[in-house]
Amino acid sequence: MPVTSPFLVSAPGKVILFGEHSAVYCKPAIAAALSLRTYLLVTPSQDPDVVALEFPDIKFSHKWNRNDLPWNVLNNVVGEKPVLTEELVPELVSALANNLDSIASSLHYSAAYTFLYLYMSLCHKNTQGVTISVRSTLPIGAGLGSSASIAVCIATALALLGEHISPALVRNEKLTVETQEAAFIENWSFMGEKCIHGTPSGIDNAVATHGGAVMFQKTNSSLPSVRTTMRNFPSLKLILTNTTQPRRTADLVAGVSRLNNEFPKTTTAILNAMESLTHEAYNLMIKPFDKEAKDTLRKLVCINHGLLVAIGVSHPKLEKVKMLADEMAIGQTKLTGAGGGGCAITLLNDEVSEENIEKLTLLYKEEGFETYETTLGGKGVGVLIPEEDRAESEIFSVKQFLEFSSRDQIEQTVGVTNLHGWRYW
Ligand SMILES: Nc1ncnc2c1ncn2[C@@H]1O[C@H](COP(=O)(O)OP(=O)(O)O)[C@@H](O)[C@H]1O
Ligand SMILES: C[C@@](O)(CCOP(=O)(O)O)CC(=O)O
Ligand SMILES: [Mg+2]
Repeated sequence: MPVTSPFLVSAPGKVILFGEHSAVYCKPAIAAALSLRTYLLVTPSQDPDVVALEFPDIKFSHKWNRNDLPWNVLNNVVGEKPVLTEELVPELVSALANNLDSIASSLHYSAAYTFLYLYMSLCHKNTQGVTISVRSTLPIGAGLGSSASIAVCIATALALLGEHISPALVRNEKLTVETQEAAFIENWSFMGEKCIHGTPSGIDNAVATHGGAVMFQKTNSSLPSVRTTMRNFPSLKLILTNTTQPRRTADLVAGVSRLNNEFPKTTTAILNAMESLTHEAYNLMIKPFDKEAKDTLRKLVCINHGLLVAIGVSHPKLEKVKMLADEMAIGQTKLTGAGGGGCAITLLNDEVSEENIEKLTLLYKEEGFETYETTLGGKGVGVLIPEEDRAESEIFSVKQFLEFSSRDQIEQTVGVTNLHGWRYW
C-alpha cells in the first residue's frame, strides 16, 4: 500500500492475573487488556529507499537502506510471500545479524531485530520507505506486556504496508477487528514476541490484538493456542504498582527453564499447581461475582504469588510491595508478568477506604515505586488515519509525536478516545 498520508496504530498492554510463566509450559493463564497503550505512527520517508525507526522511549533511532537488507536469503529459503513458521527462520535470523551489528545495547537490539524480522517477512524489496515512530504510555520491561504491544503495532503496520490485510477490514463499523485480519496480526506479532524473548506463550500478543480479557492456553503440538474470551470479566478493584526495577522477560523465562532442567519433578508440580489455581479463578470469574468469590480470588492471588516466588521470579522490591500491602491488610498482592522487578498487582478488599489506598500509594512513592490508575478489559489493536479534510500539519507532525513529554500528553493527544481529526480506517 503506498503511504501518502500518515497512519497511526495502537495496541494495549496487559495484566496477567493468573498463570504467568506456567503459560510458557502450556498451562492456562488469565489476562486482561490495560488502558495503557503503545502508539505507532507510520509516515512516508523523504528518501523512498530508507526505512527508519524512531523509538524515543528507549532512546533509539536507526535507519537502513532497504536495498541492503537480505532479500535474497529470504526469497531462497521462504519465497516471496509471508510464510508462518513454528520457529524463527534460522537463515533469516543469521542474515539479519549483519544489519544489526552496529547496535550494542540489548534493549535496542531486540527492538530493531523484531522490527527487521517482521519487515522482511511482511514487506518486500519494493515497499516504499517509511519512518516508524513509537511512543508508549506503558512502562517498558515492567511486566505489562510492552513487548507484545509494540509487536502487535509493528505487525499491523507492516501487514498493511505489505497489503496482507486490508485497511477497510482492520475495523468494521462496530470497531471490532475482523477475525481473519486479527488472526494474521496475532500470529505475526507472536513471531515478534519470539524475537524479543525466545519462547513466549502468546498470551500477551493475543490480548494486545483482541483486547478484552481471556483465558489463554498454548498447545505443545502444532495445534493453535486456545483463547477463551471472558465476556463478563468482573470489574476488579486493584492497585498496579511498578517497582521500577528493570528486568528482561527473556532472562526470567530462561531462569525458569534452567530450574525446570535442574528440578524437573518439583518445577512440574509447581506449574501444575498454577494450572489448577488458574482453573479455579476462571470458574469464579465467569459466575456472579459475589463477596465470597472475591475473597476466594484474593486467596488464589496469594497462592499464585507464593508459587512464583518458588520458581525464583520475585525480587526484594516486589516483596516490599507485598509486605506494605500485607501490613495494612488492604488486599492480596502478586507480581504480574515475568517478575524479577517490574510490576505487582494488589487486589483490594471490598471495604478498603480511599484514605487507606492513598496511604499505601504514598508509602509506595516513598520507596520510589510508581502506581498507575488503569482500567482492564479495553480495546485491542486499532488503526487510525487523518480525516480527509485534515492536512498532516493540522493534526500533529512526527516531530510533535516524538516530543510529547509525558504519558498524559500522549494519552490526551493520541489516546484512542481523545484523538480528534482522525477516524478509524
Ligand atoms: N515503546 C517502545 N519502544 C521501543 N521498544 C519497545 C517499546 N516497548 C517495548 N519495547 C521492546 O520490548 C522490550 C521489553 O520487553 P519485555 O522484556 O518482554 O518486557 P515487557 O513486555 O514486560 O515490557 C524492550 O527491550 C524493547 O525491545
Ligand atoms: C512470563 C510470561 O508468562 C509473561 C511475560 O510478560 P511480560 O513480558 O513480563 O510483560 C511469558 C509469556 O507468557 O510469554
Ligand atoms: Mg514482554
